[in-house]
Amino acid sequence: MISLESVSKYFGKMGNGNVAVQDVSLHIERGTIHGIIGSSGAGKSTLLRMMNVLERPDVGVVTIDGKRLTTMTDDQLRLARQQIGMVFQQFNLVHNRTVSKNIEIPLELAGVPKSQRQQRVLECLELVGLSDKGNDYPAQLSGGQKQRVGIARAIANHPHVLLCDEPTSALDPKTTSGILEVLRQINQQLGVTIVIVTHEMDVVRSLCDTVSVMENGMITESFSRAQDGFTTSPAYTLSYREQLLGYKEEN
Ligand SMILES: Nc1ncnc2c1ncn2[C@@H]1O[C@H](COP(=O)(O)OP(=O)(O)OP(=O)(O)O)[C@@H](O)[C@H]1O
Repeated sequence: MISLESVSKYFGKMGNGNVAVQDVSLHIERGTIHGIIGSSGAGKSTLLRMMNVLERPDVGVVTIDGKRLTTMTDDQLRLARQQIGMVFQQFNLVHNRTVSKNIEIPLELAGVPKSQRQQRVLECLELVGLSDKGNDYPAQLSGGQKQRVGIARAIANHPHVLLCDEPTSALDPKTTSGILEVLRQINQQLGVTIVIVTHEMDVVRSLCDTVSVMENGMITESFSRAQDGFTTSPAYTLSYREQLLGYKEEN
């Protein structure tokens, strides 16, 4: 479904030690939720943004749904990105447009006729539990509600893939669990493949089927819920491996 083959990204001159992502290969199965976790500066966001070529890899190949994004022209990429929604930490809403008008933006860009746009906006509002907020402006909403609008906008064009960059990092734990529930629902009901960058182990444990741990621009470890199981130990002093697999292995 999503395939990265030996992708690297350098900022500034190549080979001067300023590598953000180095020689990463990753395959994410259709319909799964994949987490990318790691400390600040590990390269998580850069890796995510290479999946829809918002960051163009300096080296390597990105394929989604069998389409090779890395060799596409800008016009081809714009079309391909309609199948890849994106959710941001700071929501990135347009403040002088209502909630409904925010959700309508990707539909306008995709050339969907106005009558169909309104119907789709209502569906998306319902999906994220904001049916009564369509006429509000972003400033009238809580953080969790703003992120629900961000998610509604990201799924408006029926994408196959949803890329989420720290979607809950600006939110408190209770609001976070509501947002994770919305993402889970989108995955289970609509079959959307989700990739989520986070530094919160609880997000991985509650949501993800598989997870990659990043360090210094590389994937250092990978885990799968089916094979490894994830524990619920909130022992934040432990390594990612210890947090996910528990003490058992160590003792
Ligand atoms: N546009 C850019 N120009 C220069 N360097 C960049 C740029 N974007 C990222 N970097 C560098 O690349 C490395 C990886 O950054 P990235 O944002 O991908 O990490 P991250 O794991 O997502 O970190 P965080 O959790 O803090 O967001 C960092 O050293 C960062 O400073």
